[in-house]
Amino acid sequence: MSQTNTESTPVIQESIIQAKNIGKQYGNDVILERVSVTVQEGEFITLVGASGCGKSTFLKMILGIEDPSSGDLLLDGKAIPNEPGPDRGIVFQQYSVFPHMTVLENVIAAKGFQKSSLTGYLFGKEKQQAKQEATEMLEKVGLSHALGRYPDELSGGMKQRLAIAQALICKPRILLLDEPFGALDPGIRADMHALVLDLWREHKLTVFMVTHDLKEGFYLGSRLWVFDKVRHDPQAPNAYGASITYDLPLGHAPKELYEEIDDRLRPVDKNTSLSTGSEG
Ligand SMILES: Nc1ncnc2c1ncn2[C@@H]1O[C@H](COP(=O)(O)OP(=O)(O)OP(=O)(O)O)[C@@H](O)[C@H]1O
Repeated sequence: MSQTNTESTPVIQESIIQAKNIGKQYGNDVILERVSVTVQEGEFITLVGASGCGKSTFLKMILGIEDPSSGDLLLDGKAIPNEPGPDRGIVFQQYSVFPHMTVLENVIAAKGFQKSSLTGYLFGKEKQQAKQEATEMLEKVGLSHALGRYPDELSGGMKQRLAIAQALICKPRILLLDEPFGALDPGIRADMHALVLDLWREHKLTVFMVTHDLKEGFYLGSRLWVFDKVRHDPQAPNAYGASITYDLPLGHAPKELYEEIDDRLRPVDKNTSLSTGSEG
């Protein structure tokens, strides 16, 4: 006779990123303070907040090109290495592709820099394999028709697709997106939203995405963070930094919350989108 085990074993989910009371200062300017969060693998975090409040700085700390001034930032429970690694890929708003290389060469080079960080060159079998992987990745991001084109022959949306392919060819676990669609037209942005959501699901990525568009943040994220200052000193505007003032699981977030956050962001950041609803 079979017996059912009614006692459930607790599943301890390892966090991929943990910030323990971190702060960041440049000289006397306090940018971030008291940031404490835990992120599980597979979350899609969107980061919003006023211009200059430290969102990009937070991404740079995860990438490993900036250190926290205080507190601990952990990747898989260990201090984040203070250099970028293949487990973390980034896409910026400004197109960051090599202008003298074709689309295909750009992605092969990104793979090459992962394998051989000095020259980026690959040879023989490795190069053949990289070419095949790059071709497949470019197909996934919808650029298979443009393998031989140079970046200045591409539209803004195509350049961002290329930058995403470059980031993903190294098979990162974490994808950092710093306002990647800020310069794109609304129609193209909608296509890019669909692409990013597909890639997030297919590659089981953990995504951190900075956006100035609250609507985009609500639509794409599984969780949304609002960066804002809790403490202000009018005599010394840089004496205190921003913290995460809202940490919302999305999907079931009520409309009132959207409006509340929109109201908070509006006076300081006029670029923030003011409309509600979802977008495909
Ligand atoms: N290397 C640096 N040295 C000194 N100050 C810096 C440095 N990098 C960033 N800052 C300052 O830190 C603050 C936060 O910058 P950050 O780019 O993180 O803001 P942000 O929230 O991403 O802004 P935006 O939304 O406009 O991109 C800004 O005041 C910026 O001038």
